[in-house]
Amino acid sequence: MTDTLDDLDVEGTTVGVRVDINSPIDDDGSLADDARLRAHVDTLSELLERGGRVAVLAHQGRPGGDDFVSLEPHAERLSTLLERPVDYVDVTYSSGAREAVRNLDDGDCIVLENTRFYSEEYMEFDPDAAARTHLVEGLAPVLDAYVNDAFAAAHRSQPSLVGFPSVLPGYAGRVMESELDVLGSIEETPEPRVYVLGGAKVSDSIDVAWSVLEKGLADHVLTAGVAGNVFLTADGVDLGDASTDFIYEQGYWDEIDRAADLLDAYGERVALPRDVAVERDGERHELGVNALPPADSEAAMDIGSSTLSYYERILEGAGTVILNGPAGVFEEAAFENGTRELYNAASDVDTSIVGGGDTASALRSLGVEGFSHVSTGGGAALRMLTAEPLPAVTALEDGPKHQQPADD
Ligand SMILES: Nc1ncnc2c1ncn2[C@@H]1O[C@H](COP(=O)(O)OP(=O)(O)OP(=O)(O)O)[C@@H](O)[C@H]1O
Ligand SMILES: O=C(O)[C@H](O)COP(=O)(O)O
Repeated sequence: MTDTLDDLDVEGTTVGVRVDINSPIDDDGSLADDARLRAHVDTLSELLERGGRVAVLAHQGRPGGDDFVSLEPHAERLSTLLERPVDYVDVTYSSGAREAVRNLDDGDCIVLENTRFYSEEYMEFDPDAAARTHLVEGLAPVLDAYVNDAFAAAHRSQPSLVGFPSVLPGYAGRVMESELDVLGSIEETPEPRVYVLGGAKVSDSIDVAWSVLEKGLADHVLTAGVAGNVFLTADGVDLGDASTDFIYEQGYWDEIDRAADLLDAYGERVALPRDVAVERDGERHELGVNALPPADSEAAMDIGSSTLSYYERILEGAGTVILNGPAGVFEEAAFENGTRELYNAASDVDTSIVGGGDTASALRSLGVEGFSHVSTGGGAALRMLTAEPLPAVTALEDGPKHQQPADD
């Protein structure tokens, strides 16, 4: 178990708070969506109201990406959400950053610059090595405590996630605490347990499917999205050139063999789509798998209605459903039906848990509600849902193993 904010004597304490506010960015560099910032408001407000001195640490994007930008807009938005001034500091661990942290008063909040502007932060380290990085050696001397609220990044073993808790007392923030509560007890959720794996990250879906089937966590795995198309292909269905080329282009050809092996080993627990939707004459048109391949170059863009009825029957008997990834190209009106109806059916299951960035945005845009838990994490949630440890959580649990670096 990790300590939480309930265990931290906050007043007058200078706290480094790692959040995950990695967000979609518009062409002009502004925030396109602030859902992840909103998620951390409770943790930050609580720390500030209890008299903490808060230095926020976070990453945005990956080097080379269009969304690899400064955290200045994030600081501005946090200031609005927290209803108090939040200063942006354009450095992360240099003497200027230390100075800004030393100048904090009780109830003050600053946002330090994107941790990934420093190359160390997109490399993976074990906690001992992470404790010796420039980021941790530079900033830890002016912090009294470290709070990790960045559940969505907890599957990364990067210095801001595993280095600070190696040298400072570490605590889980409120987002981290609630994610760990729900996702950490997956083995105790009611059975039968159904995993719905859709979306486009086929390798991740197949990893999860193997893991939950091998461990006996899943009674059924329902496949949809690109993952469903890969499983159909592995089962010998010819989806036609468009879908097959797409699988090639995405580099998922090897996944067809892995999916076939999984069907050999656990086929009776893996459900495949019975029909798919394609675009014909500008409209949605459904084809049973026996009618495949489709004419011309029609791609399978969604699951069809007989798949939905089949999956809905399985979900009716479920005690727990865990979903990741949309069932089709929900961004196009003609192909949103599978995602909307499948997720609607899943929301009626007693315990319904959803993970994934695009999944959460699909649910918002389709107006589907009523889940027991919508996780802030994609990759991190998936890893927990297979009952695998997360490096950042392990580092918090292990506690400090090294001396706090000295202030200059
Ligand atoms: N049949 C399909 N053909 C092509 N793309 C599809 C199909 N079904 C779903 N998709 C696409 O999958 C994308 C989302 O997949 P993804 O695996 O990234 O989900 P996610 O919820 O964001 O998970 P994570 O947070 O782990 O990334 C959407 O953009 C959607 O259009
Ligand atoms: O968006 C995410 O999944 C997290 O912020 C982690 O980002 P990363 O995949 O770039 O490490």
